[in-house]
Amino acid sequence: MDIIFYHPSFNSDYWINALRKAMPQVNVRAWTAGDNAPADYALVWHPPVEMLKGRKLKGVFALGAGVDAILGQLSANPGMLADDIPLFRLEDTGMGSQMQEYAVSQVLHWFRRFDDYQALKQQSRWQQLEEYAHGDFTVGILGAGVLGSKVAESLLPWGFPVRCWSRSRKSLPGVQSFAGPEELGDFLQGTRVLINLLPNTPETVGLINQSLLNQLAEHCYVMNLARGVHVVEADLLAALESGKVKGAMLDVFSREPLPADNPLWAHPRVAMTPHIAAFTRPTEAIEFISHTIGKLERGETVSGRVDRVRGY
Ligand SMILES: NC(=O)C1=CN([C@@H]2O[C@H](COP(=O)(O)OP(=O)(O)OC[C@H]3O[C@@H](n4cnc5c(N)ncnc54)[C@H](O)[C@@H]3O)[C@@H](O)[C@H]2O)C=CC1
Ligand SMILES: O=C(O)C(=O)CO
Repeated sequence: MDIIFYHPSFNSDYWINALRKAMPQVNVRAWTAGDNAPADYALVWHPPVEMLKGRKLKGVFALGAGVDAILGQLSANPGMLADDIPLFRLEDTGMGSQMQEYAVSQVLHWFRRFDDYQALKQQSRWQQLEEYAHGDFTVGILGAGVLGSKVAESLLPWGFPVRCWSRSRKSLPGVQSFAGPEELGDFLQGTRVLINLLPNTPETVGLINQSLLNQLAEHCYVMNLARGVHVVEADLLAALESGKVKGAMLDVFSREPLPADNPLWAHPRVAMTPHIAAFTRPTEAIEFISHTIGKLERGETVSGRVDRVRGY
């Protein structure tokens, strides 16, 4: 069996060696321009069109959780990947615990009013503020898939009411589940901290806009861990200005790197990180990929297959 590998920024030698160790019976090679030799599987992130075009592969693995970029490439380049070649993505592979750390630390930061105390410190003011109550700090998670469910689970032990919104109803112990567009309004009402973990699809682009923000609790907080295109930045800035949104923590942006003149940089109540909420971890990713390939080869059912029509 032959596997080709391409990632624009990962250390290919490291990955190839680790893949060979995990699957000693497989020939793994880094794909380079002009390589048209046959392969069974391709492991990719932002692959050049020519790497996949015309290949008869058994499967393609995206080296991340989100497949918006590769699906965008496929629709812009008809014939890049035949419709019957399955596309897989990474499910959790260590990203779940990274998302949990990110979300829990930031929710606690807001809940303990460290943002307010930081602002008081700037004015050299010693002032004790009233405590927030857990019951007034409902956390709502948009997208209750692999990562959203893990984030929901991690917030429960802290005593926050936790709810989620997804396409279909979920049964996560202790988490109130809302489903579909008809229940979005009820989900938003009373949500104090909104965490976004939706995939980027035509249905979710621009979802976090003025109308959605208006339905959240007063003095709410917004955390975007999914994709920048979900948030209408001008609407978020307006909601910050009006005080409806008290603070935002953003990991992803509609343009990355975020241009230097973007007003989010300078906003005192916006914190940000450069798309680092969850990294692809080689050991866990390779374990998932080798396990999935093993099952595919044995004709067994696997998870992680992307629905190319649905978009995630
Ligand atoms: N900032 C970062 O470093 C990272 C960001 N991500 C982002 O996180 C996203 C989520 O990842 P996973 O949890 O693995 O995805 P997933 O596919 O397991 O979960 C997606 C969830 O969104 C829901 N959903 C999708 N479309 C919907 C709609 N129209 N209405 C209501 N609910 C809808 C689904 O029902 C599901 O619950 C990825 O697509 C990626 O964009 C992933 C990894 C790292
Ligand atoms: O895996 C993903 O989708 C990511 O965004 C990683 O940065």
